[in-house]
Amino acid sequence: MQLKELASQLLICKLVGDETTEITGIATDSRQVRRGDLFVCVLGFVSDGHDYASVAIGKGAAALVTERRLDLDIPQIIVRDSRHAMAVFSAHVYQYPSRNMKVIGITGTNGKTTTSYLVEHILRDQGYRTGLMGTISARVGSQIIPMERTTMEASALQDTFRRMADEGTDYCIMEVSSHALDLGRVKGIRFRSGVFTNLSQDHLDYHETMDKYEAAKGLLFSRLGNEFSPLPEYKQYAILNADDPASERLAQLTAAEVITYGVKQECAVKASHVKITAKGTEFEVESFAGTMPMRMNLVGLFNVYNALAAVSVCLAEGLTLAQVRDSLASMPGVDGRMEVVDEGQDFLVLVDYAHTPDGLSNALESIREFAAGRIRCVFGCGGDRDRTKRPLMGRVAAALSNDLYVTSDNPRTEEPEAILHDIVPGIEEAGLSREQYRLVTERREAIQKAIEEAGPDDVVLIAGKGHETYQDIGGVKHDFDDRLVARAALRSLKR
Ligand SMILES: CC(=O)N[C@H]1[C@@H](OP(=O)(O)OP(=O)(O)OC[C@H]2O[C@@H](n3ccc(=O)[nH]c3=O)[C@H](O)[C@@H]2O)O[C@H](CO)[C@@H](O)[C@@H]1O[C@H](C)C(=O)N[C@@H](C)C(=O)N[C@H](CCC(=O)O)C(=O)O
Ligand SMILES: Nc1ncnc2c1ncn2[C@@H]1O[C@H](COP(=O)(O)OP(=O)(O)OP(=O)(O)O)[C@@H](O)[C@H]1O
Ligand SMILES: N[C@H](CCC[C@H](N)C(=O)O)C(=O)O
Ligand SMILES: [Mg+2]
Repeated sequence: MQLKELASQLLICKLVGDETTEITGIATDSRQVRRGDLFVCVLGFVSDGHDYASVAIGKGAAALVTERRLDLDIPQIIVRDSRHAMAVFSAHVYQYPSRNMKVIGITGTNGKTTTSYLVEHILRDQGYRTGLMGTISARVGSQIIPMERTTMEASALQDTFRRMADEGTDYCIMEVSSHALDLGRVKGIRFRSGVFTNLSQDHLDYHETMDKYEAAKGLLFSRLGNEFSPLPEYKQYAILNADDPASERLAQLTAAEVITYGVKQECAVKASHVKITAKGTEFEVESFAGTMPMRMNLVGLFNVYNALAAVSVCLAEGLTLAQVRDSLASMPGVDGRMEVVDEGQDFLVLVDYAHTPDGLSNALESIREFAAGRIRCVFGCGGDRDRTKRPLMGRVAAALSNDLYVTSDNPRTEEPEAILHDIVPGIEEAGLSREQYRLVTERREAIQKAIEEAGPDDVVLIAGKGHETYQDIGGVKHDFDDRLVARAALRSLKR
């Protein structure tokens, strides 16, 4: 595609240099530039992409998008907002691939990955071709692409959608992070449905206030349904958690048809008679499409919410409750989400990805429903992330467990001990004295201790890292997998 064709997608921009230059792709990270790419210079929070233009040219970039003219011998499109331009140009270069499939976007503080896996599992069971994008990985056909972050930059996103479209994908189910919404990574994507799981504290390092955090989430819904269509394939749905107060405000923002789900409030897809065990959940779904008892292997009330969100998405796609029920029953569980580590021991070891106060509270509350012995919680808080959530996680963990092993969870560039000390005030606020909890900086050691000290019928919850396979210390990722470490600790007990 010629540069001038791209430039014509914006009313206000200036093209300098050879306007017939051919562009074959788009990149915004100099380390990922391929020959023929248009390199988009973004002014970031840490560095300025304009400073990497020469590196990008060295790697074969054919032209640049800039916010100011650079003194370099290469064609440039000078724009007001290069993040916006990146979204517009990427959609155009990759020929609007989200129009070739139905994109289900899932946002919310907790439950996005789980809900996306549930939706994908149910739709795939019906014979649809599905693609997935989120925290754990992206899946295009049978190819699995590891993910650095939950939602990619616009250029990578559109490229991935293109590949999905070429594979004949019917549905792409994607997690949409608040950062992505705020930074315009998902501008230009046509969503079929937007799903809201819940809103609680996280990421205040980035959004600063809960209002701004909610406003970022709201962008998914304010863009939905603005055009009505008589064709079923162009209808759009906002699927909202009726039991979360933010949903009422999100409903105000959207022009799409709203489908509410929940357990407490009146809503369109409601679960009742909920039964939670260590093996799974049972509940009855009452909906506009009928009533049906369901069961699944996923543990905890919060997973009933995730299931209801998935049921709502699938009912909007015309599936019957019976089809959804059968697929839910065969859902195996999600990597690193309440994942059981079993070496034949007489207590339960669970690895979970709870890394927010609400996530941790939900995970522990669920365990309390079935734990016969003591609840031992191994957890920490990420470095270079929302510091205000640290004491809150401490308080929740102290209130809902019997024994605490406070440890490291990706300290990144922060001092690991300092993070642990930020958690302590919350623990003490919950009434625990210094003798009643342990600070164990080394995560391996914390897991080992919790497992060694566990008695029959106890539950050891190892929270925060879930599927992650590394521990980021000082910006260096060391191999670390809670499941493998727990397994090794369990085996060491037998010797
Ligand atoms: C706040 C945020 O999302 N920041 C992301 C963003 O950074 P930024 O725009 O400030 O960019 P920067 O690092 O200052 O660099 C400026 C520009 O120079 C470019 N650059 C930079 C270095 C280089 O060698 N070459 C180069 O071209 C960068 O690609 C960028 O375009 O763009 C960078 C490049 O793509 C990302 O690495 C960076 O992710 C940071 C590290 C991050 O941790 N983001 C997290 C918070 C995040 O996005 N999380 C969400 C939510 C997770 C959840 O739901 O829990 C997610 O979607 O994953
Ligand atoms: N609906 C929910 N409500 C509250 N907590 C939940 C919910 N679903 C999952 N959790 C908790 O949050 C953890 C993370 O779940 P999941 O990975 O599905 O969320 P996510 O929104 O994708 O997280 P991230 O923002 O890190 O990608 C789980 O391990 C569980 O402890
Ligand atoms: N998507 C979340 C993951 C946090 C996981 C936890 N292990 C940590 O590193 O803080 C984030 O980027 O805040
Ligand atoms: Mg996720």
